[in-house]
Amino acid sequence: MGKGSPLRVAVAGLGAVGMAVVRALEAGLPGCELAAVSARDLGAARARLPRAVPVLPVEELEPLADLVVEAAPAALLPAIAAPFLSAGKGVVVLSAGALLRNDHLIALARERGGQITVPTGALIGLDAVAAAAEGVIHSVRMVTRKPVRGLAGAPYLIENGIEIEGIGEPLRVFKGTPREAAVGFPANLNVAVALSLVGIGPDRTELEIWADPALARNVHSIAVESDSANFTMSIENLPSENPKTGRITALSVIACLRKMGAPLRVGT
Ligand SMILES: NC(=O)C1=CN([C@@H]2O[C@H](COP(=O)(O)OP(=O)(O)OC[C@H]3O[C@@H](n4cnc5c(N)ncnc54)[C@H](OP(=O)(O)O)[C@@H]3O)[C@@H](O)[C@H]2O)C=CC1
Ligand SMILES: O=C([O-])CC(=O)C(=O)O
Repeated sequence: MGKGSPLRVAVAGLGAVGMAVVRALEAGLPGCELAAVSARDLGAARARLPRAVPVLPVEELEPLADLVVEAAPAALLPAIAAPFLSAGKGVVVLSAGALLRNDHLIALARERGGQITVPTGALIGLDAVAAAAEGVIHSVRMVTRKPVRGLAGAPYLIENGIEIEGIGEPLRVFKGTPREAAVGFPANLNVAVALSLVGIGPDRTELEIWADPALARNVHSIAVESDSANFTMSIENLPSENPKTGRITALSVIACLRKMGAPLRVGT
């Protein structure tokens, strides 16, 4: 981004996250401008936009933008990210779980001078985990509790015949690693993958997932032990119009974009 020239931002996916980011860009984010968007139904997307922004298939966004915000189903990550990374540009990735099965994107970014940014998203405290990771982290444990409708339909539940629809009390539905959860819960546990990528990796981070019929919020609790600090963190996310996605997720992306062109950046 040159001095005085705004960062041209494309938004791929106009769901709970993408549409909120579009609204913020249109309302005015210093240093950024909305350049193009993508959606599954291009015609319907045009009708939802506040002005005539170019609406294109994901593969055609790159020439119009300096950076793309990926806010689409996880399977689309490579199609959205590869053109931008090949051109040495930036990608803000929400579907963090999909990064684990698309290592080539990180190699592409390295090779071409592009950059993948995973915002804190629906989580908390990734700055502290990043700092601790500069020393030695002994363990990272995360427990996620979600209302039933925040987990319904996850492939892991279907494949293992785990019934959560009518449960009357909290049920632990998964114990394992973020790498396993990224496959079994592709639309529900991006946060655990983001935590693992900044900390001790997707195979050493310990994760439990609970379905809790009494909850109205997605609750993530994290405990980190390291040679610099031990800390615990917890966040209770109000769901957005997509029950799987916390409202704070889009706000995290907006804060991330705001920081990119800011003269003062606070927090790592
Ligand atoms: N990292 C984090 O902390 C978090 C990450 N996430 C992840 O972020 C991503 C976005 O979440 P969210 O906004 O809630 O998801 P939504 O399901 O609300 O929105 C996804 C959007 O992608 C669109 N889409 C589908 N197919 C295509 C296509 N071929 N081309 C372009 N767009 C398409 C959908 O269109 P249509 O509506 O027409 O189907 C929809 O608008 C998800 O992968 C989610 O798992 C979510 C929460 C937290
Ligand atoms: O992890 C995710 O993708 C979403 C999530 O838990 C939340 O929004 O709280």
